[in-house]
Formats: sequence, C-alpha cells, structure tokens
Amino acid sequence: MWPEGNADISPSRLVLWTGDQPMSASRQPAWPLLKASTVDMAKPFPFGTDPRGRIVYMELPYTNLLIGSIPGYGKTAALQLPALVAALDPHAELWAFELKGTGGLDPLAKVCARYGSGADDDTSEAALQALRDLRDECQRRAAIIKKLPKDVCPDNKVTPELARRIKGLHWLVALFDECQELFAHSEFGKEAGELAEKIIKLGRALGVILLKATQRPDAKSLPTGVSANVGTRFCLRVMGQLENDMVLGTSAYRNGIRATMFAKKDKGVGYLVGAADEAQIVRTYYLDGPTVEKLCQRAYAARVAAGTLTGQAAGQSAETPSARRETLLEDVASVYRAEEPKLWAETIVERLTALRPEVYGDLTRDHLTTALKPYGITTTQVWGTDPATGKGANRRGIERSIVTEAVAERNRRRGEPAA
Ligand SMILES: Nc1ncnc2c1ncn2[C@@H]1O[C@H](COP(=O)(O)OP(=O)(O)OP(=O)(O)O)[C@@H](O)[C@H]1O
Repeated sequence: MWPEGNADISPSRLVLWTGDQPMSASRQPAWPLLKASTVDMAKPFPFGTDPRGRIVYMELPYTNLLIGSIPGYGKTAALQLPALVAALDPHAELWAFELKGTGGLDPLAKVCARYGSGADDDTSEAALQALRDLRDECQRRAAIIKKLPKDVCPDNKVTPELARRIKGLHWLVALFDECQELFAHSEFGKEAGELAEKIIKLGRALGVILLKATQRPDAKSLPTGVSANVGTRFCLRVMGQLENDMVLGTSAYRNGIRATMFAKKDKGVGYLVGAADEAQIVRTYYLDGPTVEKLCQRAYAARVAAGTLTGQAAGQSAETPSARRETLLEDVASVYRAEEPKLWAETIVERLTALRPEVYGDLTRDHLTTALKPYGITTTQVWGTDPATGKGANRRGIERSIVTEAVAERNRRRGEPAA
C-alpha cells in the first residue's frame, strides 16, 4: 500500500494505492533512454517509475540533487542516471568524483573532463580543488551573463539556448558520490562545505549543477548549508527521522514523507522531493554494469563526433594536487630572496608559476591563500614595491618567517627534521 497526496484537489487529500505485488518485485520497463544516441540535458529525463508504474521525470537545469540512504540501497545507481543524461548530451561537461574508491562510476571516466575515484586524501583534495574551480567558474559565468544584452539574456540566467550557443555557458554537471568523505574530511571538510553551499546558491542560474550522494546524512557529514539549499532530494531507505530530514528537508518526517518506511527489499526505492509539487515514491531505473559501459561508450562516440571531449577524457593531464601539496610550502619558501622578509601574494604566485609552470600554471592568488590555509598561513597587509611602477604599497601578502615556521611545524608533525 503506497500513500500519495493530491494537492490539486485538496492539501489534505490522501490517495492510497494498493498493488498486488511489492514495488521492488514488480516488472519495470527498460530505461526509455537506453537506445538514445544523444540526449538534450535541458529536457526532463525519466528517473524511475512510481508505485503504479508511471514514469517519474527529473530535471537537471536550475536545480541540484542530493541523494541519501543507508549503505547498499541504490544511491550510486540513482546518481548514475542524471550522470548518464549529462554524459549523453555531448554539449554538457561532466565532472565526477567517487570518494569510496570502489570504481562504481569508472565507466563515466571516458567522458568526464575531470574524474577521480578513491578513498585517499589525494582524491578528496582533487574533489576540493574541483569545488574551488566551480566557485571560480560561477564567478566567470556571472561576469559573462552580466555583459550579455538584456534581449539575449532577459532573466540573467543560462537558458538552454545560451547553454548551446555561448562558449563558456554550457551545462556543467559535477557529481560527488560518497560526499561525506569530503565534507567530514579533517583537513578539507570545512572549506568543501562552504564552497558547495556557495556553488549551490550561485550555480543554479549559471548552468552549474551539483549532484551529491551520501550514506551518512548527519550534521558533520552533510553541512547544513548544503542540505538546506538543495532543490531536488532523493532519499532511499534510512533508519531515523534525523537522516530522513537531512536528505528530504526539515519537517519532511513530521509531514509524513518518511523514507524510514522502506524495507530491506526496497532497493532503488525512495522518496523524491522537489522534482514535482508533491513528494513522489520512485523506484529508479536500474542499469547493470555492461549497460552503463555501453551507454558511456556511446556518449564518448557522440562527444568525439561533436568535438566536445575535454579535460581528462581528452587525455589532458589531471590536476596534480598531491604534487602541489607535497612541495607547496617549500616552493613558497624558496621564492623569497634573502633581502625579502615579506612578499605580496601576487608576487609569490608569479614566482611560483615561473618556478614550476606545469604545476602552478593556473594558480591564482585565491588558490594560493586557500591552499596555505590548512597550514595556518593567512595573508596580512604587507608593504612592497610594485616592480612595474616602482611605487610602494600595502597589499595582501605573507611574511617569510610564517612560511618557514609552517614548514618546521609540518616536519615536526611528520617526525622529520625541522628544516
Ligand atoms: N532501481 C533498482 N532496482 C533494483 N535493484 C537496485 C536498484 N538500485 C539499486 N539496486 C540494487 O542495490 C544494490 C546496491 O546499489 P548501489 O551500489 O547503487 O547502492 P549504494 O547505496 O550506492 O551503496 P553504498 O552506499 O554501499 O555505495 C545494487 O547492486 C542493486 O542490486
């Protein structure tokens, strides 16, 4: 027996539908996009079926998606569907990070501009770097939109037409499976949470879409700024009211939207909130490994044909956060000349870029300050001379002694010599 509202008739209307077999055991038709050679990501896509077997659609533009449940109930399988939709639209860009390291999303790697799979710090840091870059990407897109004439962009947001026509405003979908590994990370978690919240708020209108799945929907693993701002939520089986409301929104449980009612057999069955006016019970389409592989192969071929294979999928080297992290402190310390007790942050960035262009080629002042924060290094106003004009000025910068202290402190923690 499955409950359902019907607010068109009355907010208090309750429809009870009784099936003659459990939802999880009833036959489900194949995913309608199984044979599609390409997909238009701007259109609603079939996400699953409801208890009566009707197709339930989801949209990707102008929203974000959060999926949660206890382990093993179909989060990755559900996350894979919007990811495949983005993959099959050759004009959309896809980034994917799977932070458990089981390789569940590996078939997507061949179409992802960025891809990471691993339970290690490097993969978490690459995911954090992706969030930093998404925040920058949002700012870049906002600047493009601002410059567009009103008749081209009347609502100050990326439309399906703009996404197709204007370079740099294409749909950009970034997914983070097992995102609790990043948000609860001792070093990267806080920054990741703040960035994700910002991107969720800004990205909606800018064609940047975040998809997240977590098996630990609690306050530490899912920052409230993230859970409170997500537009579309899918909650498979959970054990308590707290987890239920973290995924489905405050008061969901009190309002009778309870993913705690799903049983052991209800794999792939959950409550979907935000995709329609009413909460919907949905069983996602389930695609096995070989099918996903085939779809990704097709998505790859479509991107090759459209000339839209970019980033890692096009063989460009991935960001190397580990190289950055390992040598960053020493590199920063090395760019100070003997007579320089302090340097402007922008001078440090310039010299780092000259030192290792392959590592620091795209480093910005913002990246630098964020990357140094975990070591307790923050910028202050320091006096310096502009080499271009020869004039002195106070700008954000870093004292050399703070960097050398940070190197010594890190070495002490690692049990290495102080210098
Ligand atoms: N829509 C579905 N229909 C039928 N079975 C499904 C469906 N979705 C998932 N399953 C079953 O549930 C199993 C677990 O799915 P999945 O790996 O997506 O779960 P998960 O919640 O991501 O797990 P974990 O938290 O351990 O990563 C699948 O191997 C499959 O057998």
